[in-house]
Amino acid sequence: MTLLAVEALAKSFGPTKALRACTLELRAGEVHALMGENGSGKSTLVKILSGVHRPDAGRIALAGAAGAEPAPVAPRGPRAAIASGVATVFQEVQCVPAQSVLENLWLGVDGIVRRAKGSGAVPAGRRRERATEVLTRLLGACPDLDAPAGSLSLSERQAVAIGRSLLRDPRVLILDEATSALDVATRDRLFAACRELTGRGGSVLFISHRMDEVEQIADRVTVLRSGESVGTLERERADIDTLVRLMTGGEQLVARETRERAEPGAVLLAADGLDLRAGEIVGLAGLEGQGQDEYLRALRAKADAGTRVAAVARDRREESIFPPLSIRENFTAATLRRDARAGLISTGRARERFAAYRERLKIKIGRDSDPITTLSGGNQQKVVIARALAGDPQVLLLNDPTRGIDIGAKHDVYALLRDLAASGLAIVMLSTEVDEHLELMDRVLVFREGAPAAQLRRDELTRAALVTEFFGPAAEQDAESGPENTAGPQKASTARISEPAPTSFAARAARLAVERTWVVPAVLALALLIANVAAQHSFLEWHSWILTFAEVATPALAAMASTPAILGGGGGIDISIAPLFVFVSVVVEVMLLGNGIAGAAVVIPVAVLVGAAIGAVNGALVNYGRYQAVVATLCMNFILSGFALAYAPAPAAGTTGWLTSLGTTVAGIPGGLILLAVPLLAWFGLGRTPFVRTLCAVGGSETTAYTAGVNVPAVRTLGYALGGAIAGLAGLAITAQLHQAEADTGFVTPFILLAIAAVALGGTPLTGGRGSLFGSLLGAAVIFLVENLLGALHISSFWSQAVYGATLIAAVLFAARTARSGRSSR
Ligand SMILES: Nc1ncnc2c1ncn2[C@@H]1O[C@H](COP(=O)(O)OP(=O)(O)OP(=O)(O)O)[C@@H](O)[C@H]1O
Repeated sequence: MTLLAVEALAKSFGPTKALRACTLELRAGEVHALMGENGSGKSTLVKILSGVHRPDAGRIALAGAAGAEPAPVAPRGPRAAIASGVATVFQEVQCVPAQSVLENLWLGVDGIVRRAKGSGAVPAGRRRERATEVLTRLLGACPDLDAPAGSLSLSERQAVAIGRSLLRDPRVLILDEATSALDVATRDRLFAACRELTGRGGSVLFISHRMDEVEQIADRVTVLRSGESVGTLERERADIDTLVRLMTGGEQLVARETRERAEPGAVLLAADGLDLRAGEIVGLAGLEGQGQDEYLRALRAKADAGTRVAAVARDRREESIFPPLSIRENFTAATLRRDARAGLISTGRARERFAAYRERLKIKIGRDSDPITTLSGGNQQKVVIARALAGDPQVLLLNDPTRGIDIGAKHDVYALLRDLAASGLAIVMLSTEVDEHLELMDRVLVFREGAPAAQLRRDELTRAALVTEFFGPAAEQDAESGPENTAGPQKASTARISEPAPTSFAARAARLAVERTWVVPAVLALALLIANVAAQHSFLEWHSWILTFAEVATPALAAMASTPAILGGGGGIDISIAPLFVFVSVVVEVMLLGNGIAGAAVVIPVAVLVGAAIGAVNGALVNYGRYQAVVATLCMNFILSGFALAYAPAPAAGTTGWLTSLGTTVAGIPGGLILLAVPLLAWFGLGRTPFVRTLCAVGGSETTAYTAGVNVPAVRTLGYALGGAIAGLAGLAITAQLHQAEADTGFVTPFILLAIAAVALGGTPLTGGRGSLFGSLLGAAVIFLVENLLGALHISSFWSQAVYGATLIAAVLFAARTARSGRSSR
């Protein structure tokens, strides 16, 4: 029975025809492999099926859940595709690094403020249990579900992304080169999960450039060439030569090397178990997380100062490419000096240099000035390799460099590496592909438990010998049962599972500071509070607390109001917050109090709603209108300032009983404290819904959130509206404090900068993704306390600006350090 049918699908990006006529039939119960050269359109097809792209022409039909005949579908976004039963694991590892493994697994399942309900929904109490089941199944053991996903290895993060798809119980699972980041044991467990899915009548669309994987798992294979499907074969007929012929339209693979290899030259790099000689290609192998990654990273530092070393990192998106730059700029990034003529960069020269590598590595591009992100994954990888080679290195360190490169191109890369080695280059290459070691390496170091445990010379290299060494001597007997059994014995198949929780006090404190962004500003605020009390004992008296809260309420609310837009990431910022609260204060003074409307039950909701509405307009302009946040909110800044000045050209005075109390005390509680508590409580309440988590996920990785089914523009717009509502409260706070509305720009402008400084001090990076309203409140408190302390010490207020500038730098440096240490624990 056909589960999914694709007919004559076409898609162009400008002049590039990514898909021309793609036809494919996915049967219930089968694993269907899709193969093709880099750039042949596989990922484009996947993105259409998963709702990321809309096709220009063609038809997709999907069978109904109850086994009904396929009916036409046109998924309008990932959420719709997932709801129809199609779940996708994309080529690039999709995780939100700052969020926990558990949050990553369930990302996108809930609505924006309501948890998923209904028959298929998993209740909150069962989510941890289901997450443990899925990850244990994929990884052999479950990592700490509360650890940030960024602290996991690449393979574990990919398992989390796969787990996210499996938790949706899909009928069609699409794996777009999802295995390329997995170690062999995890891959085999994934294959078992795929078989279980097909056994239940589902199907898997499996994309891989690895022939051994296709042979192991696929029932049928469809080949794409230049965006067209050129044939579907049963697995038995899909041998490597036939596939390559179909993929290339007739070309043969580069012949396997037969010539004798030259004797290696002098030692260029000495390290534990490795005396790397000129002309050698040394492989690093082993199960994921056995120390080979760290070993390769450390090699760079071990080279003598005079030795030219170049490296290609494993995680293309995070560590190798510069997404905003063009293909050519990505290539020249490390060797820009070579293109200088009379001190200026010559584009012609850069182009010429790139053209040579483009031909040598068969990089398929339109124009070299296009952004690198428009290239297919494999072609991006070739540009990265070209960049490393352009530095004319003596030692080349490669971390799984052929990940995502098609079979034909892979053999071109092998041929290139052999030529380079023959000309004296020394190469160390970590590879997760057994065949690659057999084909290419002069010797292979196999890693177990953090160190090289065995070395196999070229004449000893066989598939069985290598896999046996992966698992250690105890595995020998099991491995003899056959080379397919790459997962090895069960007891050895549990690769290292993430870092254990830190135990020393310092390590625990560092982890707390990374996970709870408000800890550092809280410590700073407490220290400053003590200093203030020491410098000015009257600071502790009750009446000065009332004044302090009244004074700090407006800047602290402005800081909190600025936070949600920043948290949502994507350059989100609202610099109209200060004019907005001034505008609200004008509305309160001139339009309400001035017209005799003074009841708290009217004034407070009007202030909050006006703020929320204007925040929502900002959010809509940025997220639906695609205006840059700074530009949109700057325009709003001018509009609001204009309106405020028009209605209140001079300070407009007035107050009423409850508003006066709000500036002092209400039922004995400082009014400022009440105003500050409202958004904190609202935020706490929202923290019980999916909203806060989802906003941070969008800020942490927009692509991940979007492909997991989150409505990104809606979440971000709601963030702006929430910020606007808090700015409405700030409007009330300033009116309660001053008993007047003042629209003077000299009065407003400092609030804008201070609010953003307070957000940064409060631990929310301006790139978004992590932070809290409470942190911003603390950031504002730090600024206030610095100013107050300098006043108490009779130091000019001019210095206060310099002091909190310096405090900000220290806080930002600290944040960057903790973020780095968080990353390096991966
Ligand atoms: N967003 C985009 N803008 C412009 N061109 C694009 C875009 N996405 C893909 N392309 C182009 O469409 C073609 C097909 O790319 P696609 O990523 O589908 O290839 P692929 O078969 O998945 O390759 P790989 O095996 O390297 O992942 C390529 O020429 C690529 O450069």
